[in-house]
Amino acid sequence: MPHYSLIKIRELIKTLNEANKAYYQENREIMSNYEYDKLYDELCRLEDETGIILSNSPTQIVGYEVLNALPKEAHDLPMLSLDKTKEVDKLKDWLGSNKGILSWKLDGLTIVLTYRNGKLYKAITRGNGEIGEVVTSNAKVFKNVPLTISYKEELILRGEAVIKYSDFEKINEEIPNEEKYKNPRNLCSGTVRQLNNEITAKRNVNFFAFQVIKAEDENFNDSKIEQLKWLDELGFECVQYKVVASDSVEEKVKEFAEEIISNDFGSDGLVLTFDSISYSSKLGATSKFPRDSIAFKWVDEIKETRLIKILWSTSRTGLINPVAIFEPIELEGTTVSRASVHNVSILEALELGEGDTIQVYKANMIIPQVASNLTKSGAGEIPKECPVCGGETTVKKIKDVKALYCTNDECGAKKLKAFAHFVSRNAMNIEGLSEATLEKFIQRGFITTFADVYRLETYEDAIKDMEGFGEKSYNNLISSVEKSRHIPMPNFIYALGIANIGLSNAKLLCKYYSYNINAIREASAIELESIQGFGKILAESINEYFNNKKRIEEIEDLLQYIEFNIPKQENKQVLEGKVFVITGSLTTYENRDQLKEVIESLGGKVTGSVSNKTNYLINNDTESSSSKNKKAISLDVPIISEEQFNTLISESVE
Ligand SMILES: NC(=O)c1ccc[n+]([C@@H]2O[C@H](COP(=O)([O-])OP(=O)(O)OC[C@H]3O[C@@H](n4cnc5c(N)ncnc54)[C@H](O)[C@@H]3O)[C@@H](O)[C@H]2O)c1
Ligand SMILES: [Zn+2]
Repeated sequence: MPHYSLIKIRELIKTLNEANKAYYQENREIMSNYEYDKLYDELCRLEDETGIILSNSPTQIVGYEVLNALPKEAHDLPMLSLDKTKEVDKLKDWLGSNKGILSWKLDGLTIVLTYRNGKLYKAITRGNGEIGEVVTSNAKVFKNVPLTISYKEELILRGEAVIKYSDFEKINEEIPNEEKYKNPRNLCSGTVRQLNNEITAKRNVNFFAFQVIKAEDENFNDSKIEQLKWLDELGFECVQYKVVASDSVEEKVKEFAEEIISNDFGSDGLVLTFDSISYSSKLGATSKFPRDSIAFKWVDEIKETRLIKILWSTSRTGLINPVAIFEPIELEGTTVSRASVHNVSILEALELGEGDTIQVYKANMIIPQVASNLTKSGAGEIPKECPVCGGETTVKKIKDVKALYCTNDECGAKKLKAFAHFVSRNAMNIEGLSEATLEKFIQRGFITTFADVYRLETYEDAIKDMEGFGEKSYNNLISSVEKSRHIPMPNFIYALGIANIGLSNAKLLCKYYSYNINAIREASAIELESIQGFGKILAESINEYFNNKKRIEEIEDLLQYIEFNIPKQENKQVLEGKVFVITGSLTTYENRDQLKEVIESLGGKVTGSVSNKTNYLINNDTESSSSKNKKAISLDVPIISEEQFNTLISESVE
């Protein structure tokens, strides 16, 4: 009969390998990192104690395959994991008398970039360390990756693709409920591995370089710090780092820990590496870790507290999320009293009930999470009624995840949130209608449909009598309501709050239908799906929205108040996304401003100096050796005359 420890080892391997598969292949997390690391440490301990190490143990190999539709490619140099410690003392010992570089361990997706002849040639994800996925077209639309650099030999570097916390919130809002991401890391991983890079482009992926792998003819004085500085000069953004020696490590770790609060990028710890390139390469690697670097993991400050209740919170889309409300505790310097439990499946797994003793920590030192439930009194009841409208709820199960929804179309939460969205800046842009005011207007019955916003004058006296409202604020409100009647169509479509339609999708939609609102309203799902960047879910959600009988009437009602500003030269936006720099004297245009106007009216942009974002430098003296010309030549930016510019636009307009 197998020894108890062996049974436990097998069990841990199975669980961890399942978690790995979800994490690396499917951008999903079936457990928190906290839990994963705890089980992993337990496996290490058991393997140590028994001397039994099974071949499929995740402590030995990265045990998952890369499995999706993206093309694969083997890495020239395997991408290993990092040895880890939670103790500053261990960092000190490890560094010894060497000079070190301490940087954020960014929590995103690692990417290897290769440049040839000064051009971004390919981008590959870390994948399973041996084989990665080719994501070159996605990397080209990262926010800050230079497409062209002045260095012409082969350059290979590694860095982390990450999405900001602040962008994460916004982007997740536009993603269908059943596909929402739990944290910026999942979102980034899902984003970088899109088959359609238009989606990637919209999601603000940042890339921070942390290691040069190949730049053979450069001499860096045997220093990785010099390598990072060199990358910086080439136009890369590097990970933020601090130079350390063993007697300053502790202080620098502290500084990072303080800075993390204001850091908009997730970081699951720090990385310490030797500065010396030659010493690092002499050390080599174990089968799993390089010997020149070590990760420092944040010791999650974890505290026990008592669960007061589960609060169910309904969102604009009708998704009802469980939030754990507990007795306030201090964590990493702030007071915390609530943590999202994400969905019904997680709530059930934690068996959370009122009065339970729970352990709470902050993931990556920022986001409060319930780590475990010590008393497990059993999951309380899932509400049958929406906490806001009392409407019937339903649990839907999609891809193994159960989530709760309000089924009532008239739900107040959906309504308040829908109105708040309707008046928001990128939507109808109506100032003076805060959520609090909207709530009062809804309660008093002043507004039940969007069109009612344009009939608020009916309630003039009642509104002026409301607390906090006077003659002046009333007049301001009415004039900004009036102003909002003239609006570009994409903002209007966005304002309607169709599930999954953000402003950028609304723009694509309007363009596709040449700003014909009726054509948009009548479009079939199949036709909508053929729009570049639109998927089935999006197409169906638009089609469903405009086919609801009650809504058809509401929109008719609303449209009588709206006048669209149709862009004049719509089908002539031939310079869309193109960036120009103008220099020297002009002949066919009166002055630079006039040329600038033409470029902008065709969707292009004019900037003052040549950079790797410039598409054309306009200079009638194409041969001159002005500094702008020189810069353009070094960056491979074409220099064109006014005449060539005119040909360019006349050809493309046809
Ligand atoms: N929740 C889950 O189900 C689950 C499953 C698997 C793994 N995980 C998490 O992932 C961790 C293991 O991940 P791993 O082995 O992929 O990576 P790791 O934690 O060993 O980190 C190594 C990687 O960090 C990256 N990195 C980021 N910033 C860096 C910098 N400044 N310098 C150098 N490298 C930098 C590099 O790509 C490097 O390969 C676990 O500890 C766990 O927290 C969670
Ligand atoms: Zn409801």
